[in-house]
Amino acid sequence: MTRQEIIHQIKKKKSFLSIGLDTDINKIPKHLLKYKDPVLEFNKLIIDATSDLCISYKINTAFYESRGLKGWESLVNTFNYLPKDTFSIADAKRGDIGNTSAMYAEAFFNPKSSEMDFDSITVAPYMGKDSVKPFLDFKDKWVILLALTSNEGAKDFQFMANDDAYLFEMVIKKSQEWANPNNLMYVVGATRGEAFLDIRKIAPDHFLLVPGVGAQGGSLADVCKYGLNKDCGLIVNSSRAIIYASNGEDFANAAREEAKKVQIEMANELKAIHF
Ligand SMILES: O=c1ccn([C@@H]2O[C@H](COP(=O)(O)O)[C@@H](O)[C@H]2O)c(=O)[nH]1
Repeated sequence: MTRQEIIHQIKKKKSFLSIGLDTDINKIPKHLLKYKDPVLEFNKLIIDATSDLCISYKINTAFYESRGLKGWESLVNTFNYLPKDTFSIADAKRGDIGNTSAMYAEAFFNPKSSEMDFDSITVAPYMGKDSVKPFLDFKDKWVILLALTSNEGAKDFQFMANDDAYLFEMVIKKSQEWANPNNLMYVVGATRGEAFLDIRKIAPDHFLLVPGVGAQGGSLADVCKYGLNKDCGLIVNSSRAIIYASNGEDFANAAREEAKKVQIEMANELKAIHF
């Protein structure tokens, strides 16, 4: 999906919400366990109930990989159920020496090898240019580079500094030598509201993938105040707060209600940039 298509979907749906399909088989409603693939069944019902309210689905691959072959099947079948007008994110946090990264890229970007054709993948920047480039070599695909993450441990390395900049700022500046706002986004946690101001000084045009609203308590209002740009420039993800809004038979409706609340807040924020 191109940048223009993402912007078009944001305008059409008045939403920049990504719903995280972090589907844990131990947390889904018990009545689904009778199905051959309970995780797939859960995901399908969540997707059916929410696809008009969000522009993206983020699949955190850990929840699938942890279940071995069955989990991988749920992953492939969930990917193939995603509506084509939504931006698909493989939240796999990959990155390795070049030839290995190339294999990771095949796994998520080449449907002939893997039956999956995600629009984007999250990548860890630690190993540098040659670890990121194999993902960028795929036409019309996006790398979403970890920059300033939402977790407590972000402080351990990401706020280390030299005289000029924090490490996460160096990641943002350096990576702009490898790619551009049409194929590169950054992960910035919603728990870092105030940091968006400085990040926008060095990445004014890039889309930011923002996890951390909902269960982690990040503020959507702060993220918007400091992070919105003229093209919106934000894809804000919420996983647990939406998909586990209820653990009863009404779970899909409850997920819709939660997603609707976020979408209404987003529609309001979008008025500020005349979307
Ligand atoms: O900095 C980061 C990077 C990734 N994540 C991922 O986003 C979702 C958040 O889930 P919630 O349930 O909405 O908290 C999850 O897949 C994380 O692995 C993040 O939270 N922070």
